[in-house]
Amino acid sequence: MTATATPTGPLSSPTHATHVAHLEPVLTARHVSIEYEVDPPVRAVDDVSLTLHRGEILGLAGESGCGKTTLAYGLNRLLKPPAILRSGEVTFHDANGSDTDVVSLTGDALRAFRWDKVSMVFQGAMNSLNPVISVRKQLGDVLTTHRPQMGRKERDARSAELLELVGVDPGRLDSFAHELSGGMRQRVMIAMAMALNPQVMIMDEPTTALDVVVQRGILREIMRLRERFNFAVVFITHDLPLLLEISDRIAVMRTGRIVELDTSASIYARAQHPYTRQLLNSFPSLTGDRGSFVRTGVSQDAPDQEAS
Ligand SMILES: Nc1ncnc2c1ncn2[C@@H]1O[C@H](COP(=O)(O)OP(=O)(O)OP(=O)(O)O)[C@@H](O)[C@H]1O
Repeated sequence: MTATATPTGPLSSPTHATHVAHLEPVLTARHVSIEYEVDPPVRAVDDVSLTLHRGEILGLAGESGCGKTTLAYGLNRLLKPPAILRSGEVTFHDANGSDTDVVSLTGDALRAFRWDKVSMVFQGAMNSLNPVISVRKQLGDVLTTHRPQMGRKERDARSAELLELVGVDPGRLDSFAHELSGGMRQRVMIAMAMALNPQVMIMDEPTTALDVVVQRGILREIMRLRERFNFAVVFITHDLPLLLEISDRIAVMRTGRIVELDTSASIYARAQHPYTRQLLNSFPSLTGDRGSFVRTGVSQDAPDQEAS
């Protein structure tokens, strides 16, 4: 499979072209426009083209209301009325060599695609664990639905393994949401999203509601897991400095369009679009060792610091 050139539109540097030249695409969006059919209609995503590459972390930045979540839902076929995909193509390039036209998927094929190939950690996910069902049952349900051939023992073993992967003591399998801290709940949601070994994970503001120490622990975990399993991540947040730390590339979105798409290094060193520069300047400080803090993972804020 050959890498598709990033289409014209957003500002990019020559470094970006070199960076993506040899990468393999895993998800491609072409000219995607999404509207909310309200009166008057809201064009939340306007002619967006984007290529996500295998194993990369692509940050999607932009202020509240610019269309990040709507685009993410469009990529994963999660749009519900009044949202409608007006035009465009979304193609998933499976590691097995086949391409899937995501827009035309229906029924079982769509359900399988959603958690198996592309999974999502939703905005406010840590509050979306079912309060009356144990962690074991919630992880087990994903496996029962998508891997019906798995026996109970195997499901339990996989659930314990998943918790371990995200830094939660498997002893927590029988806990309920209210017995877990916010950070632990968020880690469980990430475990759920990883349950079927997806090739893409879309994370919508996964750490926004958490305090900085817990947030950092989770970000490092995501980066480690990505290294290990080579899934690609679309990481959505309004926090551009945070994206500079964790992303390989960043797409800056404004009023439904991607205005700049570049490597994090280029955006940090010489953002081209005035809006990107405005976003960078709207955060208090980009100096200090915040970047190396997450990337090196030297300081170990163990998940147990998040105990409830
Ligand atoms: N159900 C809806 N009906 C009408 N308009 C909507 C609906 N949901 C979102 N919108 C509009 O679509 C645009 C994009 O919203 P979206 O939630 O995708 O932005 P966002 O960048 O993810 O914002 P946030 O960070 O606040 O979640 C906004 O103008 C929003 O008001």
